[in-house]
Amino acid sequence: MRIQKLDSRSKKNLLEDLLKRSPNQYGQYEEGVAKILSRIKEEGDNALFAYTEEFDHAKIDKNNIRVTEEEIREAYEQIDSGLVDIIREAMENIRVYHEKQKQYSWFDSKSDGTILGQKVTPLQRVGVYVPGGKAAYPSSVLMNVIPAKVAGVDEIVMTTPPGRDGKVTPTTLVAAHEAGVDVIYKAGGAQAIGALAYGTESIKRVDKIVGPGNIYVALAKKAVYGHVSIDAVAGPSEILVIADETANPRYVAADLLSQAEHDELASAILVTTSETLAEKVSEEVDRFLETLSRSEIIRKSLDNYGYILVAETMEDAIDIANEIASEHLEIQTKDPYNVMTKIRNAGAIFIGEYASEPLGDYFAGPNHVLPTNGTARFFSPLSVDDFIKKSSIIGYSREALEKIHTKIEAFAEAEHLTAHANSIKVRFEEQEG
Ligand SMILES: NC(=O)c1ccc[n+]([C@@H]2O[C@H](COP(=O)([O-])OP(=O)(O)OC[C@H]3O[C@@H](n4cnc5c(N)ncnc54)[C@H](O)[C@@H]3O)[C@@H](O)[C@H]2O)c1
Ligand SMILES: N[C@H](CO)Cc1c[nH]c[nH+]1
Ligand SMILES: [Zn+2]
Repeated sequence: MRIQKLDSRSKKNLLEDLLKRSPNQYGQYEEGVAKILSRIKEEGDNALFAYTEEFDHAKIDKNNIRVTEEEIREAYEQIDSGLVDIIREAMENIRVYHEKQKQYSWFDSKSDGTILGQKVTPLQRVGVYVPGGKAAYPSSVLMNVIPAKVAGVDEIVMTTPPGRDGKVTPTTLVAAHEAGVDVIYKAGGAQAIGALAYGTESIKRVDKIVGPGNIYVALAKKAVYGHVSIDAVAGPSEILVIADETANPRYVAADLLSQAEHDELASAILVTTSETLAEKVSEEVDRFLETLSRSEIIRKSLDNYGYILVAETMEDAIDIANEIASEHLEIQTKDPYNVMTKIRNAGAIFIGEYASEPLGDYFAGPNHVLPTNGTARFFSPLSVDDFIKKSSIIGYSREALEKIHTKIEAFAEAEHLTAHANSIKVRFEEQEG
């Protein structure tokens, strides 16, 4: 990996490079995605099946688009029962963490009969996109579905791309069944997002689409926003490690590579105050690359978006981390909790050398669907909040309204909205008349 001093020039280059990963930069894909979406809107299933054949090389039609109970049974037979137990344990950790996010309706009442409150209602029908192009993501099934379940969503439908044989990876099916998905459709990419947003003969439209995916998925979600709601756009994975001379270079290298293997567009950045660590991490990266199965993807991702930056001070390292606002931020320094208090922008913060990023991807409990591309400046991890909506409650008695009615009338008249003023006035005209 390239090692550079963190100065204003390298910082500018890095930020410009990272910007290239933004879905907003992908003009060349945008047109294709728009075409896919418009064909899905107009032609429904026919377009969906044609695109599945073109991009996933799978023959899908109305008779096999929906995963059957038989396919789920087969999936259980194909995977190790030990893995089912691991999925169940991970699910429990994720459930317990997300239960703490649950919000409840509340009502405040006063003796004059005023009741103000907030009613929390789960969304009715949610579509979960589970990526499945370059890798299968049963862990993403759990991360999307469990918060929806905790929120109390009525119906959860899932789409994921089929393999060339028209089947979905067994582990993904088992995770979906364990988590309680209601229906699973074999559809991927922008065409699946279009089907969830507009509906087709086979797929009923949903109220919200959540879940990560590649550039086609991310752009499609952005484009259908408004027809349906979406969660934050979670794109190609990112990791930024802040480390000092106390960090273990082997651990740091391994963690950087863990995210680079997701995608050629993934980014892996180390910012360190130690030149020695920088050198050692670079060597460890090369050593690991000899053995890792996805080295081709990793090399491309590191060539494009892999950086080792040597900062003069920890404050400089923290500043650049805040500016990049990485999806994952690891802190491997002698006082990681102190550094953590100075972090403003990051999707998930991993503290200390034993909180390696994949712990969060699979098992610890917090959600791994996180804001990418600097959007951690204003977006949060996927959570139970994504699956609820709130309604305000206002209840007033005559006594309560009488105390303030002239103030509302005056306010409405100041806006020249006399019908508003009248709707208050009319309730008191007998007494005053
Ligand atoms: N941020 C997160 O929480 C998170 C979690 C898991 C995965 N990810 C990211 O999700 C992404 C998964 O990507 P993936 O590709 O493996 O799976 P994917 O399911 O997102 O994409 C595969 C689909 O892309 C479509 N596609 C492929 N080539 C196309 C083309 N030329 N034109 C139009 N459509 C095309 C196909 O329809 C295919 O079904 C990776 O970038 C990974 O880093 C992010
Ligand atoms: N690191 C990914 C989010 O960027 C999530 C994931 C799933 N499986 C492995 N990793
Ligand atoms: Zn990962």
